[in-house]
Amino acid sequence: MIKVVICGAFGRMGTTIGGIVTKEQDMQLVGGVDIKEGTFFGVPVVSSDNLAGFLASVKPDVLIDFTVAAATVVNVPIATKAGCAIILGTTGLNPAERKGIDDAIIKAQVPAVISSNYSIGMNILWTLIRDAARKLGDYDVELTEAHHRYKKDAPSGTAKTILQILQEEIGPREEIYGREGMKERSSEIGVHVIRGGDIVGDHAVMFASNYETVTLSHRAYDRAVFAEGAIRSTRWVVDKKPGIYGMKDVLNLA
Ligand SMILES: NC(=O)C1=CN([C@@H]2O[C@H](COP(=O)(O)OP(=O)(O)OC[C@H]3O[C@@H](n4cnc5c(N)ncnc54)[C@H](OP(=O)(O)O)[C@@H]3O)[C@@H](O)[C@H]2O)C=CC1
Ligand SMILES: O=C(O)C1=N[C@H](C(=O)O)C[C@H](O)C1
Repeated sequence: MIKVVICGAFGRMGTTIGGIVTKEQDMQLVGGVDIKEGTFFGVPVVSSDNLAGFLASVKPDVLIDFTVAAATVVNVPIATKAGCAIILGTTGLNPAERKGIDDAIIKAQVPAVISSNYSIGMNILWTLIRDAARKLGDYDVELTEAHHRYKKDAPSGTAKTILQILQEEIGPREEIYGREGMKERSSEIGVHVIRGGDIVGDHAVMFASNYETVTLSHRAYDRAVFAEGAIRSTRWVVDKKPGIYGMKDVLNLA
């Protein structure tokens, strides 16, 4: 039985993942972490202050984190010290925060999967974008993403991963975040962010030349798609050697 604790228990992703974990035959939801303490799916939810003691008592195999950067940098190192494998989905970490997380995972010698997007489709799209960028590197490139009104970080973690792929293949190019006023387009990547309503997650990359455009896009219809990917990663990570893995390892896309 894989014992799971979910960080961000009362959040959109936390509740979606919690609901799935409780239905999996080989998994046991043993607790949650959030700002307010309480219960979810009949198990205790503790705050960061009580996390170390809680982990020592329930001894989970995996901690799944979908919160905010400020919470991740506190909770994940506590969990790695307790020997938990980590599934990290939180986006919006700055480079120093991300390095702190990587260091904690390596120091504690635990396995971890870190991905800005746990959907299978997006992980496939990343490989298609890389291939298209290699072949259409002289086209103009524009990236758009749209999410629900409550999303705090912008651009999305997924958009940042796409930018990294584009920079690796056709960069270095200046990234222009929105446009206004008088300026001719040059060799750049345009990045455009929409926030509104309950949009689950849309991303598109357009390669444009004089006579054609090629657009590679992905639309998530339900958070279950990310949750299912996190569950798949949880099952995958438990018997892995210490180290930092991505969804491409889980899906064997490397
Ligand atoms: N990698 C992927 O595939 C995906 C990643 N994400 C990312 O996951 C993260 C969460 O998204 P979402 O579920 O929509 O966000 P929510 O705001 O719905 O959930 C986050 C939860 O974490 C809680 N929280 C805040 N601070 C702490 C803390 N110190 N300790 C424990 N819990 C805390 C929040 O409480 P409160 O509301 O009171 O602040 C909230 O309940 C985001 O970074 C998002 O970008 C989302 C979907 C897919
Ligand atoms: O906050 C969200 O909702 C999402 N966040 C992730 C991101 O920032 O890329 C993944 C997905 O797009 C949903």
